[in-house]
Amino acid sequence: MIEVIDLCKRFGAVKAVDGVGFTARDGEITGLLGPNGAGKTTTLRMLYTLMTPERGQVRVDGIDAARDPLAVRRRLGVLPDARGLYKRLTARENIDYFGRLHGLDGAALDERREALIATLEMGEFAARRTEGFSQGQRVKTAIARALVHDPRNVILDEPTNGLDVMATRALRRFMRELKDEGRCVLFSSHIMQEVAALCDRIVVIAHGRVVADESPDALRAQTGEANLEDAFVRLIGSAEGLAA
Ligand SMILES: Nc1ncnc2c1ncn2[C@@H]1O[C@H](COP(=O)(O)OP(=O)(O)OP(=O)(O)O)[C@@H](O)[C@H]1O
Repeated sequence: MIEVIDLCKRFGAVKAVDGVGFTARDGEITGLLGPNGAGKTTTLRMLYTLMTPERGQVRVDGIDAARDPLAVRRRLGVLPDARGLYKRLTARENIDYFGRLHGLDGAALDERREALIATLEMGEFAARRTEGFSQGQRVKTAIARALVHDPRNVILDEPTNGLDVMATRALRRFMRELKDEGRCVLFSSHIMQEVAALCDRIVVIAHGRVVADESPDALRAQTGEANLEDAFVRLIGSAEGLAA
């Protein structure tokens, strides 16, 4: 479980995150939805301890990220916005490198790596250096690397960015599997349809603030709109973020 309480972060005059709070529960997919520049990536960066909040608190499985960032990192699997693969290493080597950083080796690492390669259908390219990988191949490798230590909580920053329809569908299936395993899955997106298709809970963020935090059905009911698309437009005050 990930709990975020009153997070704030400024960059000069820009209030990127201005009092964001929400809870992402185990066995659920929570979507952080907002238009470009809303503050999603900045929120997630504070969550996975890459950036220090000016104010507020992050708790992962009850552990305060400011007090024990290492314990929090062990409980998190993160797909960051910059996928950040080592291009001279193969996909397998990228996964192994992270596995070793988490203290895995030998048969345990082999088993976990190969299970992820099978689930994410990476067999065809797992032995290739990641330099020159397509977007989909890069995302899959980065996700496998993020999950090698079997974390209970999974954070994905715009995971389907740049993926084609087939790759997007495969990734959505994979996220549902993570949820069915009882994990807490939190992902960001600026595409309303994507969030509506996947999420148990939608946290809508605009101008650094949470403007709604509901189930898709409750969001429709709350805004009095027949469909989510209209509800989203009303909440953020523009049609930005609606997929074509
Ligand atoms: N390192 C930084 N330095 C200065 N400004 C920043 C920095 N990071 C983010 N910002 C600003 O903070 C605001 C929120 O940015 P953020 O990247 O969190 O938005 P986002 O919701 O993830 O957007 P997108 O969907 O475009 O990725 C924007 O106005 C952005 O320009």
